[in-house]
Order: sequence, then structure tokens, then C-alpha cells
Amino acid sequence: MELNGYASVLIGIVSLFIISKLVRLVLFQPQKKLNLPPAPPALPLIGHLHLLGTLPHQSVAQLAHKYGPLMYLRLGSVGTAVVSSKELATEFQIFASRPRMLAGKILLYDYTDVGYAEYGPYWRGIRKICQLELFTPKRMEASKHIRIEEAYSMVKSIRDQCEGGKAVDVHSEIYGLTRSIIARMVLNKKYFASDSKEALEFKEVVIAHFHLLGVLNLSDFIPYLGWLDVQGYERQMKAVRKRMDSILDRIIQEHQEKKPDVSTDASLDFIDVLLSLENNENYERLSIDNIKAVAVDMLASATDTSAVTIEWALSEILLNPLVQQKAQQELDHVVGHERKVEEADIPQLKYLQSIVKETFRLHPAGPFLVPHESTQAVQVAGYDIPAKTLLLVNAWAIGRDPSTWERALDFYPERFLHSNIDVRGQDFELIPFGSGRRGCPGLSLGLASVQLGLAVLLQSYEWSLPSSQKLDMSEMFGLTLPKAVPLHAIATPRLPHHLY
Ligand code: HEM
Repeated sequence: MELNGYASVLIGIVSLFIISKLVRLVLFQPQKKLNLPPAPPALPLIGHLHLLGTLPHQSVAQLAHKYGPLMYLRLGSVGTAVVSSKELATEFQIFASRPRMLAGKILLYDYTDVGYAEYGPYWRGIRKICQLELFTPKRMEASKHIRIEEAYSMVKSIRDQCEGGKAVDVHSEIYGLTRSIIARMVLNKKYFASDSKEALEFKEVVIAHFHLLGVLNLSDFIPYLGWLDVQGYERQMKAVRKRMDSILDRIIQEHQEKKPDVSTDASLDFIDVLLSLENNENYERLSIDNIKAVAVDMLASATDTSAVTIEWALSEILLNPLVQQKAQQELDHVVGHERKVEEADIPQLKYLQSIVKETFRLHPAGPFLVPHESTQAVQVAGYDIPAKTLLLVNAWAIGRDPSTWERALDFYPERFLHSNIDVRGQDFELIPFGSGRRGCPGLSLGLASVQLGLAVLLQSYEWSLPSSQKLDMSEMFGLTLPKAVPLHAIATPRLPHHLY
């Protein structure tokens, strides 16, 4: 009996030993050593996170000078390919998925928006809706009056502030413009022109929401510390999501009660359109949470991207008075002083278009685009890139690469006057909207808002800096790349009184 007991213990130990050997063999097969792209030395646990600093796009551009245009960094436990040349950016188009960040889970309804959705059938369905329903030329045309009305409401508000040569808070005016445009196009709400309780709540929640989408949340990179929520972001995200959710519930309910005629009404907002697809057999049915995710995504993707671009453009113009002079000469020639500039004038305003391209080159709203992720292991430029690698394309560094651009750091719009380089994703030296499958679906709307916004500012006012002020051009990294110091400038009206 006793011997039997010993024998069974012995058999148990031997079996455990054999099983553990087998498990090791299956799970931890000696791997072929990967030929990863170069990288600086990493620290335990955090990898290269400490090298990012407060302006990560600038830090990795510096590292690329030493380690080359393709690096493989470890951000905590996340393997990350960083690309800093136009040639390599072309090759990495195959990375079509997105990493799973906590913000996407909490703030974007479990990754069911467009930007955070993983590559697959759901994302393809939503992109089809973007292409065939939301961003069609017909809808752009139907929403034209919104952009014009909001642009001239900004012009008027500046007029009210600029009396006596006082510096105007141009930053707030520009953000007000882009937020108002998108809130009307997506929700049909004039929240940004109102001080009602409802509007104030919305504005506060939207700003908190955008902020949290842009934070660097440590638990995305060191997941096993996630439960600690050391920065407190998870808690904040949950609170903001709750508030945003109840606002959107109310708005959707209003839309459901309204029941517009989708067959005749061309000026529907995005929520109307998304609700109207419920029984459309061309698309997978979207749940109410999916609709909320897409709506929030559009609000977040559209606002700051367009606003930072206009603010950088005007800042560069203030530093380059000759550019202002040429842009206004063109506006005077094409539009004159007797009427206000409109979207239909933009195709004739070649110099203005060049200013916008030059701004995108030096100040891309998303310096790393939006992070991509690979779905499978691939080889690029002779290096192994494992599956699930995060991809950061440094569009900021590519736009300033002296091997591509002459006078790379100068603001010189003339370079685009006789060039075919465009921002639509075909020319990899200039990809402010990304490129390929994950390229920006709102490109036409973003471009139209930026061009019109800048055109009305330049036609309506002569811009200058307060005499004692040196313009601070520092950047601040977040969801987008705004100026660290918001722009204030003096606006001197240049049109007849009745045009304000
Ligand atoms: C100046 C304005 C804008 C700029 C510079 C911009 C830039 C970008 C960039 C760089 C990306 C990522 C591309 C990539 O990952 O390769 C992106 C994606 C996206 N943008 Fe824009 N954008 C602008 C305006 C808009 C507008 C107006 C909307 C919608 C109303 C919008 C909606 C989106 C969405 C939904 C995505 C995610 C696409 C996906 O993951 O499939 N954007 N945008």
C-alpha cells in the first residue's frame, strides 16, 4: 500500500516533468533570431519610452539621424517600427490595422468607430458608409452653407474684438469655427454659438474627450501595470464616456423623433444619414452604440486637425509678410473687394492652396499620422517586422527631410506653385492625411474647411503682431500638434463695412 503510494507520487513527478518539457517545446520553441531594424539601447520594463520626451516626433527624428529611417523601438512592451523616409512610408502601407488603446475601448465604444476599428469586415463596412453616404460630393455641396455661415460668423466676431488695434484671440476663433462646422454637420447642433446649459455641457465634455484621446496612457504600453491606473486616465475616460453617452442618447432620440425624408432632403446631418441606413441592405446594420462611436470619431477627427492647420498657417504668414501680401493680391484679383470669398473661388486661388500645402508640410496635424498596426509578420527593407508591431510614420520628419525639400525649414509656398505634389496620399513626401486604406476619409471636408477658413481671414483682415511681441512657434504634442502658445494677433479690416 505504502509502496504503491510512493510509486504513484514518483509517476506523478515524472509525468509532470515530461509534460513541462513538452509544453516548453511547443510554446517556447527556440525562435529563429529576428533581424530587427536598428534601435538605441533599451531600459528594462520601459524599453525606449524614456527617449520620447515631450515632443516624441522631434525626439525620434533626432534618433533617426543616428539609427536610420527605419527603427524598431520598444515602447514598454510594444514593439514599434518608426519610419522617417518617404520611400519606407510607401512600403509600410500594408500595415492596415490599429493598435488597441484603452481610449478606443472606453471613449470609442469598444473600437467601433472608424479610426480605432481593427482591420476587418466591420471597419470595411464603416469605410463604405463614409465613402458612399457621408463624404459624397453631393453632401459636401449640401453642407456648403454651413461652412460659409460659420466662416463669416468668425469674421464678424473678430470684427467685434479688433476695435482700437486690440490683439484678437485668433486661436479661440479658429477652434470655434471648426468645432461649429462639424457639430452642425454631424449633429445639426449650434452648440458652439450658444451659452445654454446644454451647449456648455457639450463643449466641456467634447474638450475633455479630445484631450483624453490624445494622452499617452502608460497602461497601453505596460499592460500589466494597467490595473494601477497610475495616471488616473482610465477613471477620467469612464467619467467622460458616461457624460458623452447621455448627451448623444438625447441627440439621437431627437433625431429619431424628427424622421426626415431621406429620399428628398439633401441637407441631412451625419446622425440622420446613419439612422436612415437601418434597413438598407447594402450595409451591415449599425447599433445605436456604433452610431455614437462614429459620430464622436468624426467630431474628434475633424475639429483640431483643421483648426491647428489654420492657426499654423496664419502664424507662418505673420512671420512672412510677403506671403500675406501675395495671398491678398491674389484674393483681390480673383474675388475683389465688393463681395466675400466663397468655396467656389478656391480652385482659382493657387497661391492660397500653396500656402495650405506648405503648412501641411511643416506642421502636419498628425505628426505620426494615426498609429497603425501590422496583422502579420513581414519583411521590409531586409528587416523582420513581427506581427502586431505598432507603426509610427513620422510625417513631420518626412516633410522636413532636406534630401527631398530644398530650403526644407523655410516657409516657402512658391515651391508648390508649379509642382504636381498633392496632399491626397499619392505623393509620399507630403502625406498630412495619410495614404492608402487607412487614409483620411474626411480629406475633402478637412481641406475645404482649412482653405475657406484661411481665405476669409486673409480677405477680411490685414494681420500683424503686437509691436512688442515675438511669435512663439513652439509645438505641443497631443492628439494633434498645436502651437504651444495660442495665437493672438492684430486684425485690421480691409473690406468695406457692409461685408462684415
Ligand atoms: C485638415 C484636416 C484633417 C487632417 C490633417 C486629417 C488627417 C488624418 C490623418 C493623418 C489620418 C490617419 C491616416 C493614417 O492612419 O494613415 C486621418 C484619419 C481619419 N480622419 Fe482625418 N484629417 C482631417 C480632417 C478630417 C475630417 C474633417 C474628418 C471627418 C469629419 C476626418 C476623419 C477621419 C477618420 C474617421 C479617420 C480614420 C480613418 C481610418 O482609420 O480608417 N478627418 N485623418
